[in-house]
Amino acid sequence: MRLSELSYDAFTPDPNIVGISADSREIGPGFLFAALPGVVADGASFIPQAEENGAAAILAMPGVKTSVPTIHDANPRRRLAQLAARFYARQPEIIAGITGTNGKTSTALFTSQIWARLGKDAASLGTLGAQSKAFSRPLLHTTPDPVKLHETLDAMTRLGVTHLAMEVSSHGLAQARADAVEFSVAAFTNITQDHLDYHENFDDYFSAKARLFDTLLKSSGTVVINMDGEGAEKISEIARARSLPTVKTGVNGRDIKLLQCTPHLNGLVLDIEIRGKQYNIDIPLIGGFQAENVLLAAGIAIASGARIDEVVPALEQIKGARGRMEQAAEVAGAGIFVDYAHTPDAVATALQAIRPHAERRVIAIIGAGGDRDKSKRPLMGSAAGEFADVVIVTDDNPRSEDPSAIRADVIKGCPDAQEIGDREQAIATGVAALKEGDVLLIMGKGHETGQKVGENLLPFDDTEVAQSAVANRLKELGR
Ligand SMILES: CC(=O)N[C@H]1[C@@H](OP(=O)(O)OP(=O)(O)OC[C@H]2O[C@@H](n3ccc(=O)[nH]c3=O)[C@H](O)[C@@H]2O)O[C@H](CO)[C@@H](O)[C@@H]1O[C@H](C)C(=O)N[C@@H](C)C(=O)N[C@H](CCC(=O)O)C(=O)O
Ligand SMILES: Nc1ncnc2c1ncn2[C@@H]1O[C@H](COP(=O)(O)OP(=O)(O)OP(=O)(O)O)[C@@H](O)[C@H]1O
Ligand SMILES: N[C@H](CCC[C@H](N)C(=O)O)C(=O)O
Ligand SMILES: [Mg+2]
Repeated sequence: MRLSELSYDAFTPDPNIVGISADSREIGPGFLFAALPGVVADGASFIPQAEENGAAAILAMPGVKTSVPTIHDANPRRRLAQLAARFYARQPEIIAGITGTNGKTSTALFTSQIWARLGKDAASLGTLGAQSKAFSRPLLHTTPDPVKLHETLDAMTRLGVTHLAMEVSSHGLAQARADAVEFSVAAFTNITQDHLDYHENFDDYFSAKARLFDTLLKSSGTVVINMDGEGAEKISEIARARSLPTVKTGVNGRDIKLLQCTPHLNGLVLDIEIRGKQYNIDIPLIGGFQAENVLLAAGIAIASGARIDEVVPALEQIKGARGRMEQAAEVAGAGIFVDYAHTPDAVATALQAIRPHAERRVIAIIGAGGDRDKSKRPLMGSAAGEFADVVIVTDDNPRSEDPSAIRADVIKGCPDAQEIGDREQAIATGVAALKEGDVLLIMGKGHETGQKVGENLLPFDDTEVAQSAVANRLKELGR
């Protein structure tokens, strides 16, 4: 595609653009290089390298000097998103964006499962990668950079996907990664503390999330809100200010109202009311909070045109996301669950949700990630201290930080916790302590298959480690 066609600007010469990247190391002959100012580096300093690699055009901030045809734009991130959308032309007909601190992955997956039950060619995109019936690809980020994102949207649309439920992270929103995605539905789970290492303060974090509703959602779109989540009222105000229709879900909802949620051993019974009619459904998911995600997903399906009488039966078929309140094993009459809680609210929510499954003690294993919001660590610790009977603090992706310093931050919130840095040993200790009626909840890594230590990603899977700890315990008992 010619540069002029791609950018809607006149260029002489007008090179043919064969690819786009914001990373000079990926530039080949005929590529457009987007020189973006970043947190660590200034992309403009890599322009010579990009030109040496054959860049045919550059996107840069006004005033940046180059030797090839250049698009100057004061908002190069948004412009990159627009260029990527034009270069990779196709997007699914219906795209629902889902944002919030906790519950995005679960809601996205549930939405695509509901659509699939209704016979739609549906996909989800986010922390677990991009997946549909005919399409599966892992992704580095929850919301990928615009080039990867639009290449993925184009590829899945070519394979027939018409309905996409997509997670939109606050980093993705702040960095305009999804600025050219055509969202016809925008959904909100909740907002509580996370990522205050990146966003200056909570208001900035909220404003990043709010972009999905006040800027990215089409003016013909619909806003779907979990009214039981923190921040719901503010999102309602944005919808009101833009005169956008809303679907409100939850105990405090209006369109899909949760009357009662009764957890049982293998799931949840929900009494709900939709537009004046009552339904009683049994969903096979552990954790009362999942009711919020399921109803939000139902709201998204309805907002995108599905019929209520089709959506309700589909809810009973929903399958949980890998590593979210997932039972990994059982030993000595005690259940072992793996969960992805990595924020203070999620730790509190997950521990409260597992309580009805314990006749005796709840034992919690937690850690906090390195190179992430430091201020959330003691809050995660105190949530664990408050809602578990026994807490073991361990490592969870220390990345470039000293793991013992991270543990010390967490332990500030739960001074009675046992500290076992080695995660395998921590899990083995938790498993060894289990007695009949106890529950062990291993939090923070969920579906992850690695432990990031420095620059190394060491293989680590909580579910597998828990299962082998159980096998060892049984072996010791001679069974
Ligand atoms: C804080 C953050 O989000 N940073 C992301 C961002 O980095 P940046 O813009 O600051 O990049 P930089 O390193 O300063 O470099 C500036 C520019 O120079 C370019 N460069 C750099 C080196 C070089 O040799 N040549 C070159 O061209 C880079 O490609 C970049 O365009 O853009 C990079 C390229 O796309 C991302 O890899 C990087 O993700 C970092 C690694 C990251 O860890 N991000 C996480 C926190 C994240 O985005 N998480 C959210 C989910 C969070 C959640 O909800 O839980 C996600 O959506 O995944
Ligand atoms: N509606 C909810 N309210 C509170 N906590 C929740 C909710 N849904 C999920 N959680 C907690 O958050 C964890 C992560 O869930 P999920 O992966 O769906 O969230 P996410 O928003 O995609 O997270 P990430 O920011 O990592 O992408 C779960 O394992 C659970 O502990
Ligand atoms: N999307 C989240 C995942 C955190 C998972 C946890 N295991 C950690 O490493 O902190 C983040 O990148 O902050
Ligand atoms: Mg996610």
